[in-house]
Amino acid sequence: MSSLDGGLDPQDYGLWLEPLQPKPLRGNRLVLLCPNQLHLNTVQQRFAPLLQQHLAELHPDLELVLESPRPAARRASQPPPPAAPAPRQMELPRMGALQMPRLNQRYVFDNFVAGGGNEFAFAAAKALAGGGGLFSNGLFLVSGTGLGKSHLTQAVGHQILGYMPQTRVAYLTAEDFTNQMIAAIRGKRADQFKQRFRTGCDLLLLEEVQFLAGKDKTQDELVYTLDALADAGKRVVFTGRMAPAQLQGLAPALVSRLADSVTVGIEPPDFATRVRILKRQAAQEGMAVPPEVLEFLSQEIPDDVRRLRSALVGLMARASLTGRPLDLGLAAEVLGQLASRLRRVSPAQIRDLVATVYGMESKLLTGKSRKKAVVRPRNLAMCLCRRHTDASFAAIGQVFNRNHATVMYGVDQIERKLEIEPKLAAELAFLEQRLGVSGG
Ligand SMILES: Nc1ncnc2c1ncn2[C@@H]1O[C@H](COP(=O)(O)OP(=O)(O)OP(=O)(O)O)[C@@H](O)[C@H]1O
Repeated sequence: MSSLDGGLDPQDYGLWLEPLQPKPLRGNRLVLLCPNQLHLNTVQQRFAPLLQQHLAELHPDLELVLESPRPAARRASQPPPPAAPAPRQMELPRMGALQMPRLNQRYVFDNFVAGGGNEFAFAAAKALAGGGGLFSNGLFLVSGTGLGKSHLTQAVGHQILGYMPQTRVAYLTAEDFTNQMIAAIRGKRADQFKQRFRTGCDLLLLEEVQFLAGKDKTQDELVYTLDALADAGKRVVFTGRMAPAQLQGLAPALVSRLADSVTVGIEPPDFATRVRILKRQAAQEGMAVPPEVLEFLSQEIPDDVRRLRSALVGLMARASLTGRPLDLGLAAEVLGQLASRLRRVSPAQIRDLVATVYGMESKLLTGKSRKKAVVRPRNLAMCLCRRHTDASFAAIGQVFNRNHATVMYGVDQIERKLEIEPKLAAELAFLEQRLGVSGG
């Protein structure tokens, strides 16, 4: 487990991964024991793919299983249960098992709270799944991070599988599609790959289409695939950070196929909807959370449902592990650090500091230059604004003289490259240190 430390937010590592206890190996099953059910749910939702990937790299032959402790022993006066209870465990899908779509069981329509900001997307996804009212076989969901694109996409898959279990569903990201295509070509299985998507699939759920930018061969293959699916009347859901026409680096042929779908944006949910999301979550975890705490969290975290939900999970865990009451005091304490950090620097300060560090004038960052030597610091600065201020993409855009979609794209470019370019990560860390916001 310690080999994961350093790659993760230290708070996340300490709170969620450090407490996991490996049990003695049973065959090829590596069982990690979580302290309680709440912990299990969180690790399953947030960290399972990372753990799986890590294990697959170190020990590809091992299967990962997460467990929480067995229910507490009954009192002597109670009759024994009919059979020894099976440990409550969630089997994780094996790496590389591609036959069944790997859908998150929680991502169903019933668990999605529809309201101001996401109502239309919810209705459109339901219409596509239910087969009526969308007037198209394709849906393209567009939003920033953590607003429900994956949830709604997978809900379409669940619903269709619910009434047509034989449906062949392909659920994957554009990156997976690209990697699978490359592997198939290398392994001389290109025809198999083509058939799998063109004729072997009834429902295609393709996430993060922006990844295809500049990947001409993959785009060509996807165009053929989409034509074959359209001819056969199959349904398709795409997700992306921007609408098809705004995505840079896509061939006109692909943009035109994507634009055949109904494009729907998901905006951050309004305050009342955020409170309802938290209320539902608390009820599902069986925790009584005072309304003022739910309102406080909803006020503090307005534009990312993933962060909103994980703040509540963090609070519930802290209360249940420390025995402290789950009240406004605890909530303010947990969020206080974050909030003060968010308000300490402004986008303009970040822009000017980055310009100074790179030895250029700020107006170069706000100007038209597309030279690499300017684009990189500009994107880094926009990424820092996103991470360390609460400014929206549009507000950051004003500071850099760019529109909201360009900022989104620039930030996305950096976030993607960070994982594969240690030099870039070091540059970002250095800038954070200069800004006085490192460690968060
Ligand atoms: N309206 C909602 N009701 C309930 N849960 C929601 C809602 N919107 C988002 N969520 C939850 O927020 C989390 C993030 O959602 P999801 O992963 O679908 O976002 P996303 O837009 O795909 O993000 P990303 O672009 O970062 O992949 C999930 O746990 C999801 O269930």
